[in-house]
Amino acid sequence: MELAGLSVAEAIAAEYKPASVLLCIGPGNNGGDGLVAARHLAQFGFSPSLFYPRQSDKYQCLLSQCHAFRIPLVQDLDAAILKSDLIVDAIFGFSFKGSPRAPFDKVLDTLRMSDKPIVSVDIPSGWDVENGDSQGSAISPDMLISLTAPKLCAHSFKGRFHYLGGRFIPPEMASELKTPPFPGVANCIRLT
Ligand SMILES: NC(=O)C1=CN([C@@H]2O[C@H](COP(=O)(O)OP(=O)(O)OC[C@H]3O[C@@H](n4cnc5c(N)ncnc54)[C@H](OP(=O)(O)O)[C@@H]3O)[C@@H](O)[C@H]2O)[C@H](O)CC1
Repeated sequence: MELAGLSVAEAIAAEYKPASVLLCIGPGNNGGDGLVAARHLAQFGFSPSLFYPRQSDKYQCLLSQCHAFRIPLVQDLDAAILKSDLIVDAIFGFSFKGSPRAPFDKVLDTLRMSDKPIVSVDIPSGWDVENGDSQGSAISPDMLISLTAPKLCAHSFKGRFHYLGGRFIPPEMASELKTPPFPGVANCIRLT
């Protein structure tokens, strides 16, 4: 969780100038990654805020850390999107199944209609982990940060930046990787 969230923040900092960033947080571990990323983005000079409609007891500690960094929770998604330069989609990862249930059905519709760049954590929310956006109704992110390894659905990704983050690569293997020299970016590599 911590390394995944840090690598999300590093990938964002590598490609976007510090700005106001709205993190949409889901109810599972993908949302946990987003809460960690929010804290690191605040340390990297961004102005994060959280839209967290179905809070999980499991991540109260991560939310408390965000409170400690004075990262505000917002209730009105439309108004928050208008005020933000960038949106992080940390709603669903690889356990998303079926059609989005309330309140996430409306959340995903709102994100899809937004003209702000979207960064998706691990999997664009609403996509099937293997078949991608099979219903053609989900979001099209500008950046995808695959965690640990790209999932099959990454073949359908058409955005500008694809990063591999949350590297759980044993040190003895890391030296075999031909990673681009990213000064200061320790936990993620740019794939495209
Ligand atoms: N698991 C790992 O090894 C790691 C995962 N990481 C990150 O976590 C996600 C996968 O996390 P997981 O909690 O398994 O799943 P999600 O966060 O994707 O979503 C689970 C919650 O979403 C709800 N859900 C599922 N489908 C729907 C739907 N159609 N509509 C509404 N809500 C939905 C689900 O609710 P249930 O009631 O069905 O349980 C869950 O609440 C992975 O992608 C990574 O981002 C870590 O990074 C590291 C290790």
